[in-house]
Amino acid sequence: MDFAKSTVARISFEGLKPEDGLSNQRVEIIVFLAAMFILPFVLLKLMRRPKLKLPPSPPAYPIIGHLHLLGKLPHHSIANIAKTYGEIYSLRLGSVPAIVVTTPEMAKEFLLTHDKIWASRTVRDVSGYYLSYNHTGIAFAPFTPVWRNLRKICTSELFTQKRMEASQGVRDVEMQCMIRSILNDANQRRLIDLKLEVNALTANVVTRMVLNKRFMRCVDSTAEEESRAQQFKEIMKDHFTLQGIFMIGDYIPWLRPLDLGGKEKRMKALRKRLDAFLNEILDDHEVKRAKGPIAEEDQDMIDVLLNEMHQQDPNEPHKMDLNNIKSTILNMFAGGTDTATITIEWAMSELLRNPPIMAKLKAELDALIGQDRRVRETDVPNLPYLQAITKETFRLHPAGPLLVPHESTHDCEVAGYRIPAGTRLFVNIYAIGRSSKAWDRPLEFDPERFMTGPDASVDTKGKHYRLLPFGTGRRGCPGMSLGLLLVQFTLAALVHALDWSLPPGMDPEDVDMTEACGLKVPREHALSLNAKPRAAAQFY
Ligand code: HEM
Repeated sequence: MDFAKSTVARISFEGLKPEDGLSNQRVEIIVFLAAMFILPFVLLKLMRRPKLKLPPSPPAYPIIGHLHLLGKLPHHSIANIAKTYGEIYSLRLGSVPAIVVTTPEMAKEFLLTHDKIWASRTVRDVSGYYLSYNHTGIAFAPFTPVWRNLRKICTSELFTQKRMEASQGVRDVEMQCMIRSILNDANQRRLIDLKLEVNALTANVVTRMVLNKRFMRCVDSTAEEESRAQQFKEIMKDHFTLQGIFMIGDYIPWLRPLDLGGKEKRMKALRKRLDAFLNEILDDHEVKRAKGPIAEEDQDMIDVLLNEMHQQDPNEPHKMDLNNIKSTILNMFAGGTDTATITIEWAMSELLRNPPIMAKLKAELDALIGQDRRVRETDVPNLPYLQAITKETFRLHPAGPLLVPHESTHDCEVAGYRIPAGTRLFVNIYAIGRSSKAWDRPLEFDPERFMTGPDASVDTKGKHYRLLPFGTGRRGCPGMSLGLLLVQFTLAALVHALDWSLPPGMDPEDVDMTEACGLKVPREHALSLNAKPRAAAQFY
């Protein structure tokens, strides 16, 4: 080897005098000896370090792993498994590794201490591919710069206090529509299907905020508007059904080509209808944009997202595109309407099962508002018992009992275990809400707990790991303020304007509380009720 030409030689010899070379050599020898001394200690320490393992796990079957343990209501089944395997345990769902946590302390470890590692989502599920534009929308996108950008736009542009205040009129008008529609049925002595009514309200509020259109209860609409509304209702019904459906191919990928039950085929067909529908909406918005700048107060969420897309730096490597926008629109519909409707339905079920609580809420509303005007959104902060009822509903009936599953991007050490990258995380907020370690008399619906005593300071905003209906941290719900307001305002209006009762022959303890299955957990059976107008009903 020609030593003088080697890199090491160049570093050592170039520009140095002979005596510098000597002192350099001495330094190298000292470094070498020191390394020889230290290296064995480092190696020994590494070898002595306990090898971390996965959290405990129930016995698994080949191929399916623990899939058979999930049952019809996974949040119940995995809460039961926790009784044997503790607050953190691992599962293998087919080929998908998963971790389940069921205490506030563990929720904090994952969603606060190690939040960044667990802020991603899976990109393997078939429904996310077809129905969420290959996981490009805010709710199902993995933890990438594009998602971070979408999230930033959401918090700094879409869900600001200013925008919430500007859309107050929309919610007020829609609330009046809902109460009038209920009165219409009540006057004809028809039972009220609460879900139908509330769903029309929440869907109209969200679609008006997202794309400045209402699709439900279109009384004075043209034939074209009516047909679009009908199309929207059908598409969203299929979307909600198929998005939450269990797909065996998500867990055992070699079964995917068989498309058992033809679900993938249905998703493919729905994707086409969805795309055509969303393209029409986006085209309308582009035509409006082309006519000139739109005043800030007149911009809906799609206008804001299109502005952001058109104003991007062309050299930006992680640009937002039309798929990100379409997918995010769908996420807003799915995230915003169902969740609030489910919560309101559960709250009303509890109020009908507990007449003294209903009476106390009515008294609070009458004391603040009286019977000679309608409820306003701005009344909500002055109704502490209403807020306590909402918290108690979220505690016992979280709309998303396992949040939206997170996924890890790196290996993570938690509670003495080592969990590999690519693991799915289920935080069982349903089990936390019903845990006797976290709550006194956990199965009792008792809003008083949030009025006085140690739980009075607990809120739902993500700082109290005992109560996380909106999740928390990087992936926490960006629509929390809107969701909370929708639930509280609607409950207030329903109870203030109407007297509710169960159908003849049914007692409070007969109210069926069976849950339906899915990622979100609504009532299994419709809540059909009698309603009679109170004096304030005339103001709607
Ligand atoms: C009572 C009403 C609501 C409840 C209970 C609720 C609950 C949740 C939960 C549990 C998550 C998942 C958090 C996690 O993965 O850690 C979530 C995410 C999300 N929610 Fe909500 N939500 C509600 C209302 C809304 C509304 C009104 C909107 C918008 C119109 C909305 C939009 C979203 C979006 C876009 C995400 C995904 C965020 C992300 O992955 O970065 N939600 N919500």
